[in-house]
This record gives sequence, C-alpha cells and structure tokens, in this order.
Amino acid sequence: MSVSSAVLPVRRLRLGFIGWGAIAARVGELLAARDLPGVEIVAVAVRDPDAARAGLPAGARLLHGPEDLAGLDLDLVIEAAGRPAVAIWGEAALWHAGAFAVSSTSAFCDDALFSRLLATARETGGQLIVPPGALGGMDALAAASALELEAVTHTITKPPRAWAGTPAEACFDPHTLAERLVFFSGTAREAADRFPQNANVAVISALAGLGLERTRIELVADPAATLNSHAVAAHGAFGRLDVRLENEPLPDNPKSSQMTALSLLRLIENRTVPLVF
Ligand SMILES: NC(=O)C1=CN([C@@H]2O[C@H](COP(=O)(O)OP(=O)(O)OC[C@H]3O[C@@H](n4cnc5c(N)ncnc54)[C@H](O)[C@@H]3O)[C@@H](O)[C@H]2O)C=CC1
Ligand SMILES: O=C([O-])CC(=O)C(=O)O
Repeated sequence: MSVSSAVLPVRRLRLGFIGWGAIAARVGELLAARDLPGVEIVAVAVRDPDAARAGLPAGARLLHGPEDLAGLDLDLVIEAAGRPAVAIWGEAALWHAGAFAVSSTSAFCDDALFSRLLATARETGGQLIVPPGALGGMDALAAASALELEAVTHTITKPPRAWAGTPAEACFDPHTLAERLVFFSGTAREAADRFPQNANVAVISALAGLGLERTRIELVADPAATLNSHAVAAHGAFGRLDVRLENEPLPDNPKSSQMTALSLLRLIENRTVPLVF
C-alpha cells in the first residue's frame, strides 16, 4: 500500500472557522497547499464582516452570527478567535455541525459554560473537541489517567515579547527583562484564567490529566528563548511521562505557536483520511 493512498480523503468535510487570525489563516494556507479533495472551508466568522479582508478562502461565506450556521451542512466548526467567541458560537456550532473544536480552551475555566457545552454535545450527539493545540503527547496523558495519576506539571516558557500586553507586565518589563523569570506558579485554572492569550494549553494538559485544580503550571519569560516551549511532566500508576516541545511562534502572532495550526490540520485530516494518528 502506498503512503499517498493513506492520506487521500475518503469522505467530504465542510468546515466553518470562527476567527481568521494568525492560527486560522495558517491552517487555511496549509489546507490550500494540501488541496485535499472534498475538504472545503465553507464559512468564516470574522469580527467585522463588513471590513475588506485579504486571504479569506475563495468562496467562503462570511458569518455574521451563530444563526448563520444553520443550513450550511457543516461537518466541523473550528474556533480560533479568542475566549469570548467560545460562548457566542459553541452551542450553535454543536447544533448545526455536530462537532466544535476549541482553540481558546481558557473558556473552559467557566464551569457553567463548559457544562452547558457538554450538555449540548450530549443532546445533539455531537462532540466538543479539544485539539492538542501547541502541545503534544496529550493522547498519552489522557490514556495514563485511566489509572491513578499522582502529579502533572506544565511549564510554559516564551520570550518576553510574547507576554507583552498581558498581566505579566505587572511582574516585569518585556522590553528590558535581562534574566529568565518564573513569574507565575499556580493551578491550571488560575493560569488560563489570567493569561487567556498565552496559557490555553494549561486547560488542555489539565483536561487530559488531573483537572484544573490539581495540574500545576509555571509561566516563564526568558530573554534567551526564541521559541515557545512547553514541558509537561507527569507520574502515576502508569509510570512517568516527560514531553517537551519547542515551537516556532507564528509570524502574525508571536504569542501563538505554529504547532497550534499544525494540530488543527491534523485534526481536519484525521476526520477525512483512512489512516488516523
Ligand atoms: N489551544 C492552544 O494550544 C492555543 C490557543 N491559542 C488561542 O487561539 C485563539 C486564536 O489565536 P490567534 O489566531 O493566534 O489569534 P489572533 O489574534 O491572531 O486571531 C484571532 C482572530 O479572531 C478574531 N475574532 C475575535 N473575536 C471574534 C469573534 N467573536 N468572532 C469572529 N472573529 C473573532 C479577531 O479579530 C482575530 O482576527 C486565541 O484565543 C489564542 O489565545 C493560541 C495558541 C495556542
Ligand atoms: O501557542 C502556544 O505556545 C500556547 C498559547 O499561546 C496558548 O496556550 O494560549
């Protein structure tokens, strides 16, 4: 069997995107280069649909509000907009596409919203999807959590400029920081809640493992770093796990890692091709 037959889609996939910023546009670019038969970006929600916008997929309809998702026969809606967008679009996406993949997972720090989306997924028979985003190895951590997990720690290190414009500026000046600084140490809930532009991943490692209260997060600014790095360490009855990624930032948003777009590409392909990773 050739590898190419394993990566050719066997079913169509009609996609909707919420947000067309650094991550979504990169996914669009990667998909266009792949040119997968039957995989189509059908609709995109942008913050200001009346403003001209370069780089939108040809033929994609602009969405003005969640009600516009009706009748588009979508198979998957992908959010890559920002924390508030999850509450605005989530339920309609589940009703009209049956699958909603969330990038701004910090939204799940809101317990009521998370429960509501899970209840809608149950009611519709749909799926709320947490892609691995900028992380990797979350399949192994989730599998390990079938036995007792003792501890999960996740260290997020980024160059100081990636923390500009966030509450981290109360701890250091991103333009003058001279040495590596661990400026936050606490729960996954607190990390994602306080840093929704930089620590959505804290919710991903938490949901895969020990949950929002028991997963420990360290946030680090390092002037020697050029990449966004994630180190997840866990131990428990399964043994030990150490995952480390050093991600190139996206050119259009240095807070976000290239890997986040690549993970979404993988998610899309996994829903269409005959060989799934
Ligand atoms: N899960 C993960 O591992 C990661 C998640 N993220 C998160 O993913 C999200 C997207 O990241 P980027 O593309 O880098 O951000 P970005 O700022 O480059 O793009 C977001 C786009 O969404 C638009 N937008 C905001 N609210 C909207 C709404 N209600 N409806 C439609 N469009 C809306 C904005 O105008 C902007 O064009 C952010 O919340 C980011 O923090 C980022 C990196 C990793
Ligand atoms: O892209 C990354 O490295 C992580 C990130 O911004 C987030 O989790 O919000």
